[in-house]
Amino acid sequence: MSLDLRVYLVLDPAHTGGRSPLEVAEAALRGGVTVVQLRWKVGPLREMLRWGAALRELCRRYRVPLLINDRADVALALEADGVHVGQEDLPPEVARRLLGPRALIGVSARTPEQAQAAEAAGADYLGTGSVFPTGSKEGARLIGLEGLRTVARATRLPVVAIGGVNAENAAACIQAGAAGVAVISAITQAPDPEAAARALRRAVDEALAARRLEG
Ligand SMILES: Cc1ncc(COP(=O)(O)OP(=O)(O)O)c(N)n1
Ligand SMILES: Cc1nc(C(=O)O)sc1CCOP(=O)(O)O
Ligand SMILES: [Mg+2]
Repeated sequence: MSLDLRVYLVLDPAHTGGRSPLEVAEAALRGGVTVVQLRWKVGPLREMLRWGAALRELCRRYRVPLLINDRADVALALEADGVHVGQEDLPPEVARRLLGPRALIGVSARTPEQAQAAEAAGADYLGTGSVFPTGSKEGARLIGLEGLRTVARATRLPVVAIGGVNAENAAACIQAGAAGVAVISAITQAPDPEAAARALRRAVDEALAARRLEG
């Protein structure tokens, strides 16, 4: 499946404000998210598999890729489109070996060195942050827009900006070189996740169009 990183939903069932993750995901898909990642950090693996199977069907209906955070075994079991791994997770070359050449593999990279290593290991895109302060990930390290720009300049891979991104600051991420934005709370904690996704999509599309015009 092709990779359109414009608005990337990181769906963490611990951060949906008590609402059904599937309902939040469907609203976000109606609003125009272009990638979904299932991020499951607490709770039984079997529950992750049940949610993941339902989410896979939903994403297929919308023709949007589903990636699994951290777990290549779960991605394989669910026949998901790929996996997102961090610097302390399964190395991307191992994920590639397990999932094959068609899988989408994303890697978290905060520095030019990490970006270049991920590129050499066969990653398809980078997740770079935290660009802004975030309440959704303990211990996230702030790199700011300057850090994002430095990573984007150091790689040929598309970079998705993560950490505290919302419809107000998404354009700044695109101006700094990102291909798209990845969010948890801006969609999953919003009173209206569909409207929130639509606002993000509009902000990103406008910023990408402006960047193209600037040449
Ligand atoms: C798109 C995207 N970018 C970065 C991350 C963070 O991954 P990681 O550093 O492995 O942290 P966890 O999400 O696993 O806590 C991500 N999940 N998605
Ligand atoms: C999952 C994750 N990774 C980050 C990183 O910096 O690598 S920040 C983050 C949480 C993003 O959530 P929100 O959109 O609510 O800020
Ligand atoms: Mg991880």
